[in-house]
Amino acid sequence: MPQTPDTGIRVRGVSKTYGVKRVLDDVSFDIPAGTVTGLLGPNGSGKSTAMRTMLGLTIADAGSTTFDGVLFRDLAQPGRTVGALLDPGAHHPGRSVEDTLATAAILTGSPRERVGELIATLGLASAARRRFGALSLGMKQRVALAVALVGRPRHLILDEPMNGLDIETGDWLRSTLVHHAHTTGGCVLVSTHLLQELQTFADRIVVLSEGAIRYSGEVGDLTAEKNATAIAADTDLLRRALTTRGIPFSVRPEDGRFSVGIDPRSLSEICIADRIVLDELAEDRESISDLYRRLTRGQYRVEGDVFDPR
Ligand SMILES: Nc1ncnc2c1ncn2[C@@H]1O[C@H](COP(=O)(O)OP(=O)(O)OP(=O)(O)O)[C@@H](O)[C@H]1O
Repeated sequence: MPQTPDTGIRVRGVSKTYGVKRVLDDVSFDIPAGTVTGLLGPNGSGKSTAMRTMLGLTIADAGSTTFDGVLFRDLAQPGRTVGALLDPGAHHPGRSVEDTLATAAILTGSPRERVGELIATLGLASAARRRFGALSLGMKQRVALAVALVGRPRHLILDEPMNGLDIETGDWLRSTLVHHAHTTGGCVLVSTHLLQELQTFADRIVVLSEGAIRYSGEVGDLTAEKNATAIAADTDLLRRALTTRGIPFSVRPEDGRFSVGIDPRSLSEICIADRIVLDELAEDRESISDLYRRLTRGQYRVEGDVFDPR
């Protein structure tokens, strides 16, 4: 898809603090026109807050988001420009599915026929007259998706849209999102915890941890990433050299082997500059899951045995 400077979604320098907690720290990333971008991060890393600030639902302390060069608040037809699914439960529990969609159609200036169309496409016919509050999680998710799609928006921002969907509906959603982005030039941003799944349909990935961007780029580049593994004669020296340069790394406790987020040549250059002796230096092509774990390590990590009878 041809790019011009003002197409796509651009998030620039967004920060948000709640009390003393910095939830987003100078977050910047692009969703180029015609791409699906996955937003990944552990629980509480700031994904939903980032999406909410993009839409002006949470006011950021600093920074901005533009849609084809325009701030959300300045969009002439916001409902036609950006469709969002943030909280699938956030619809009136007493309203029927049909009325929920009809209200969304009015708010986005969409024709009434769009409601019937979405009810059919999303398999909601048997639930059309049921109260939203009485639906199962998966059916609520389908309704929330229909609401996001009602205005035929150019861009989509979807917070964990696969949650609760059955396999067939999940497949339909993935192919619909890819088709939309690749054929219309719109942008799709999807947050999920399903890393392997994202690898099958996203063009780009943004990794958030503790409110900061740890990676932003093509899915292909991520899987092809070449990292270095090394064993240093003096572990503390290498640890210090990497820490002061802000280079992510982990150390295997059993043998002190470093896994470093740069290629072997760059690591070798650092070691020469800092006069660090290496006993071993090798290339380690890591999987997307390994990289993700390394980038987000430490934030709300779960460990230990909760069934320990002690
Ligand atoms: N309105 C709020 N007031 C205070 N703290 C908030 C508020 N909204 C979010 N937070 C905090 O901001 C941090 C990020 O939350 P957020 O919901 O954005 O994370 P997330 O990555 O979407 O998490 P999850 O994967 O669990 O949905 C959390 O520590 C959360 O408690």
